Amino acid sequence: MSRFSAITDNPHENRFNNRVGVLVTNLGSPDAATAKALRVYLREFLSDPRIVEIPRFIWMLILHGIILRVRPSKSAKAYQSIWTEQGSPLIDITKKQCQKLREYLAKHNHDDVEVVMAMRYGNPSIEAGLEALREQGITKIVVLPLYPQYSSATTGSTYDAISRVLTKWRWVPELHFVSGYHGNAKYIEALSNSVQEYLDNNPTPEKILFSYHGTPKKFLTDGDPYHCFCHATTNAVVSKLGLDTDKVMTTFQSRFGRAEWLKPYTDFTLKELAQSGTKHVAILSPAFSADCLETLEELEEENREYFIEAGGEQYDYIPALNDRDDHIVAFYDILKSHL
Ligand SMILES: C=CC1=C(C)c2cc3[nH]c(cc4nc(cc5[nH]c(cc1n2)c(C)c5CCC(=O)O)C(CCC(=O)O)=C4C)c(C)c3C=C
Ligand SMILES: [Fe+2]
Ligand SMILES: [Fe+2]
Repeated sequence: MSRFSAITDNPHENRFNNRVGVLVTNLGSPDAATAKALRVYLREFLSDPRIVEIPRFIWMLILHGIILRVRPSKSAKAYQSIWTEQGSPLIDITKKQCQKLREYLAKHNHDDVEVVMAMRYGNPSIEAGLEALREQGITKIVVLPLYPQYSSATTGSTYDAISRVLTKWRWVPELHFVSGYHGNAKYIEALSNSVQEYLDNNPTPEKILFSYHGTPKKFLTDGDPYHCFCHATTNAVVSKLGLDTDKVMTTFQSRFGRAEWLKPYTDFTLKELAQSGTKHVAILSPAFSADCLETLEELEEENREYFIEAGGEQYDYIPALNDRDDHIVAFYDILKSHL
């Protein structure tokens, strides 16, 4: 058997073509909202050296000795609260985004572009996604990780997974990799539209929180640009909508472990705001291109409770951009120079 894999039937005939394949990726979810499925998912996720950067040997002892014994059942309960008949919201929404992107491409003279979805952890895997494109004879691939703000932990890790698969291929495709799009005008427009629609239909909140998924603070001091890209995203929306900067805050959520993460923390901020008399907040989470556990459970349920218990009265979550039409337009705008 050859060390490198390839499609070997009719290699000189027109099985290979000039079509472009788009691999749309996101983080991924467990296969089911059960402790068993979560153990499998969290083992893959938390073994990624881009996610946890502490020395391997020590981390493997902690991961296998403690975390994978305790966390799966706790996380399974959280997933159960957001699971639907379609399964994981993140995966279901990504499927819808891909379908709408296909339709949009077809309407704009790109009906030959193949769009395939893949997840960094769990299923459908990056390997299966790349394989599906190769099977169709596609030799030019654009990878679009749906993380607007680049981070080593997310986009960087997706790149690792793609290259790991391609090291096993005989014919490495022409590869385009979207490293981030927080500065894309159409993305900022879609995000701004979502905020403006909220403002048009609700009493004006006293504060608007832009709450991004956090990372350990050390990622920032070691050179990860994510923190700056989050602030740049907030600033772009603030200036596009002419929002009062005193009413807007950028915060970070979803801490994991004991180390210091990016601050200010969303949950602490909400408690402090409520305790100091703020009654009405709106919150959005621009790092998530699709609603997922971190928005539907952590923001919609857990953080709402913190705010209300501390004396707040109205807590409005502005949904992720999901399959909004203007979000799909942004995807097209990001992709078009690669097609
Ligand atoms: C352990 C460290 C983690 C880092 C660093 C991290 C960065 C990071 N994650 C996202 C996006 C998502 N994370 C999601 C879930 C999730 N994240 C972590 C840990 C880290 N994330 C865990 C352990 C989990 C799983 C759930 C749990 O057990 O708490 C999700 C949701 C997935 C879903 O199925 O809905 C997303 C999306 C970003 C953008 C990011 C850094 C920039
Ligand atoms: Fe995460
Ligand atoms: Fe910064």
